[in-house]
Amino acid sequence: MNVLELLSNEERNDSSSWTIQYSEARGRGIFANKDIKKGEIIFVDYPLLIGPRTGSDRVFCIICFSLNNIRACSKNCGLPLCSEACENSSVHVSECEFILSRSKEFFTQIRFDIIRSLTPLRGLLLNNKQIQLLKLLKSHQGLHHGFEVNIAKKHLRINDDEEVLMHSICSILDTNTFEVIVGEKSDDLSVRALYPLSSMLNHSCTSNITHYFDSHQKMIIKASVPIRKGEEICHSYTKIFWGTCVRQPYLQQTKHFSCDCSRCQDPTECGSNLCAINCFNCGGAVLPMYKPNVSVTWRCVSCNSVMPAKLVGVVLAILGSRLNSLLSADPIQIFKFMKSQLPKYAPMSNHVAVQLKCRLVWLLGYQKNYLWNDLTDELLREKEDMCRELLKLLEMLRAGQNKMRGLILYELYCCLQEWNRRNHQTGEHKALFEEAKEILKDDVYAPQEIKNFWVLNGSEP
Ligand SMILES: C[S@@+](CC[C@H](N)C(=O)[O-])C[C@H]1O[C@@H](n2cnc3c(N)ncnc32)[C@H](O)[C@@H]1O
Repeated sequence: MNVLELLSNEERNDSSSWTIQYSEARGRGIFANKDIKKGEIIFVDYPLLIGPRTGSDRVFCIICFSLNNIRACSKNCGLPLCSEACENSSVHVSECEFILSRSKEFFTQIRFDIIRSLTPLRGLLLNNKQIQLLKLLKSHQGLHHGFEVNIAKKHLRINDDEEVLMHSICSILDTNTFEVIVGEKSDDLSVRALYPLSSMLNHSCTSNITHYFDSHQKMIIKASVPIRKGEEICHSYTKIFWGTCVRQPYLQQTKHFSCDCSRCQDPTECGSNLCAINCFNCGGAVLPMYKPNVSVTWRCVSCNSVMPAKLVGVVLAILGSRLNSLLSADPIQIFKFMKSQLPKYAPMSNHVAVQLKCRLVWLLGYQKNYLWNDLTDELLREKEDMCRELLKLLEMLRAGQNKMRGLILYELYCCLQEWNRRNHQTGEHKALFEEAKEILKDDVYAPQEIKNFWVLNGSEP
């Protein structure tokens, strides 16, 4: 049996535009059977298994993912729910019965350790056909896969067969899982899910597709650029603005392969210089030279000197930790870091600066004290400039019509609307909205103004 044979007719889609093929280097992958146009839907996919992420630290209903009216399950399984309807849903009744029949204690309060091990526990409760399908998906061995099993075993009696199956489910989840945005954009709530067809998609750092979800967690895969017949259809397992120095270790540690795509082999990453750090010799840009199976060398493009690995490690660690703390900081703190500290270590092309710019674009106009009315002309200009820079960068990275482009186009449109409101005339904003609307059509994560447009025009978000 292969994956397609185990899917229902609806789940299998009309597969005339693609086929699953095998290669020695990458295993199974999806290839175009015909030329596919930019924006064309390639297939839709339904979740086989969905639930909280391992690091989940938000309290939300584990059935409908609502953030409102949350309370612990009245049967004392420790899981958060929002209503009687969710408590009585068939999915919850079976997981609740399982937890209660195996628990070593009563969970009268919401328990994060039960929430964090819920997704693989749900895997144990799949029917035979679903387990058969799940076991066809790729997984990798590694000590860091399956720590949820130990969390579950602390509180629940899990027998040996279940333990083996749960380990295997965790490894399959780690290799194939998709992050699913389930709330509104402002909530940023996400869960993880396994999609059987999309699990056949191999990775490229220059992906040719974009994906989005509807309100029922159905995933839609669309071409972000024209795809030629015979070309592999690839998804990016990493974030588009991560530099190679972040993508490579992430892919090696979590997905167990080294990417050899053209972006990874080009130290400048299509001229973006996302990994550039300052040369301590001459102040030029030091870039990483990745070659498959050879350790990376960081070399200055101006004076050609090699920067010692230890020094590179220190700079990357400083930048990485500042990025992590600043992602939840106030815009003023982010600007301060970008203007006074970052230039000591890296040029503004560095992916840390890019990710912080992205964060500022999401905050300015929406965060308390930084609402559109609160923004000074200077801050509004900064946001507009950052949107334009990020759009240019996406073009450099050949991202095509991907979701990030749609979201940034919309933010640029909002800046221009705001300039208009302040009596500065701008001409192009309608076209920006039209393009954003087209890219984000039917995406549950789209800004409300775009969703309102679909509702007014009879399309179901
Ligand atoms: C989600 S699966 C993709 C489908 C997989 N090839 C299969 O046969 O089921 C992810 C795994 O595929 C392999 N893979 C994906 N992209 C790759 C790439 N660009 N180069 C090498 N291996 C890749 C890795 O083993 C990775 O952990």
